[in-house]
Amino acid sequence: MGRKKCVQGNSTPPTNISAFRDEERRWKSRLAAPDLSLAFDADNIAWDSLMTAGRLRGIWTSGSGATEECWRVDLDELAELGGLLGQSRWKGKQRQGENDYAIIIRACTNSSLRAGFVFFPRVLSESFQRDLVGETLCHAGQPNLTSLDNHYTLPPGGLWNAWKEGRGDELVWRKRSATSTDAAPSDAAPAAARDQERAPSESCIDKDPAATTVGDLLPKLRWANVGWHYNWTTKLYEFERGQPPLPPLIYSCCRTLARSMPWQHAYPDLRHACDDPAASPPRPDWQRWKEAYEPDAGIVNFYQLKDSLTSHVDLAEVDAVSPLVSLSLGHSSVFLIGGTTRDVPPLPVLLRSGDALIMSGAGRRAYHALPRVLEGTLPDYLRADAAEADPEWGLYGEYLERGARINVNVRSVF
Ligand SMILES: O=C(O)CCC(=O)C(=O)O
Ligand SMILES: [Fe+2]
Repeated sequence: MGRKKCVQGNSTPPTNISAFRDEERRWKSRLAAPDLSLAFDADNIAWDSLMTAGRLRGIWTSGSGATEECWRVDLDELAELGGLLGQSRWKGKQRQGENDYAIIIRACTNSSLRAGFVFFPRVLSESFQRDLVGETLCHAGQPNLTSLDNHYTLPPGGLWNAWKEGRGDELVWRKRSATSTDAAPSDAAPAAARDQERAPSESCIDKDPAATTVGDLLPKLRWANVGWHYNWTTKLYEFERGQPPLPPLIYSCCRTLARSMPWQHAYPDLRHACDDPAASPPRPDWQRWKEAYEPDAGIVNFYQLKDSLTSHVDLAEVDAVSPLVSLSLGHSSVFLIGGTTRDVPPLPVLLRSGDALIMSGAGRRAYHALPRVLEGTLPDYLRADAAEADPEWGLYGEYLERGARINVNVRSVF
C-alpha cells in the first residue's frame, strides 16, 4: 500500500494481518482520537538521578503498562553544532525546549534490532527549524526531481519558488503520458512497492484536468530528491546524472548530528553487560562515522494531514549500515519502528517538530513507517504569525498551518 489519503478504519480487520500492519491500521484509523499514551514520548521518561558510565538510565512506561529501557547520553561538543543549532546551547545558556542529548532506545535487551536507533528530542532550535523548512521548499525543484515531475511540466524553479513569487494562478500543464514512477499504489506487492510508498495520491492527480495551477498543485507535492538521484522505479541510484550537492543546511545539520553522537554508547561491547550474550548486536565501524560521515543523498517528504508512509526498509545504499539521519519539521506524527520482519510488533514513537533520529547498523534493516500526522500540533513558532520570525516567514507558516509535516531523510550512499 502506498502513501495515500486515509480511508475510514475498517471495523472487521483481517485475521492474518502482520503485527506491523495491524499497528499501522490502528494509528491510521480515524474512528477514535489516537491514544498517544501508547507512543514512546521523550517527555515522559523516568530518569535515574545518577549518571553511570557517561549515561543516564531511564524507563518509559506506555499507557498499556509496557516499558522501554533507554539511555540518555550527552552529544559530543562540536563547534559546527553550536553554529547550526544556536550558539547559546553550547555556552551553558540552554534555551527552553531545546536539548543537546540523544536517547538510545533498548540498548541492552534481546531486541537487538533496535540497536543503532538513536533519538534526539527537540535538538533543532526554533529558528533553525524555520530555516530548514525554507530550504526544503526552495530546493524542491530542478536539479532535484520531485513526485510531480512525471506528471506535470513544472515551473523551472520549482513550485514553491513560483508560489513565493506570487505566481499561484500560473497554469501548470499535465504531461500527456506519465511514466510508471508514480503508478497507482497496489496492495498486491507491498514489499516491491518502494516507489509506490511515496506515490502522491493518484486519485488527486487523476482528477486533475489537463492544466492546473501552481497554487492547486503545491499541496500535492509529496517528495523531492536531494543529492544523488534515486530512481524510485528501478530502485537504483542514477550516478550518471551527476551529484547535485545536498542543500547546505540539510548537509551540515545531518553530518554534524551523526558526528556529534557518542556512538560508543549505542554500540557498547555488551557481552558482559547483557543477560543474553547472543543479543549483543554487531558493531559497525562507528569510529569512522565520527570523523568521516558524509551524507550525500536523501529525500524530503512533504506530508499533508491525511498522508502516511507505509512500512518499508531503506537499503538501496552501498553502505547500508551507516547513519540515516531523519529530521522532523511541522506537525507532530507517530513513527513506527519494528524489526526485520513485519511480524515483530513495532514501537510507536511520538515525533515532534525539531526532533531528529538516526537509524544505523543492524537497525537499518528494521521495518519502519509513518502512519499518522497529528492534527492541531503545529508549534506556535512555526505559525504564519510567529512573532520572532523573519517577515518572509508568513507564506511558509501558512503552508505548514494547512496541515504539513516535512521530513528530511538523509543517507551516505558509499
Ligand atoms: O517521515 C518519516 O519520519 C520517515 C520517512 C522515511 O522513513 C523515509 O523517507 O524513508
Ligand atoms: Fe524510511
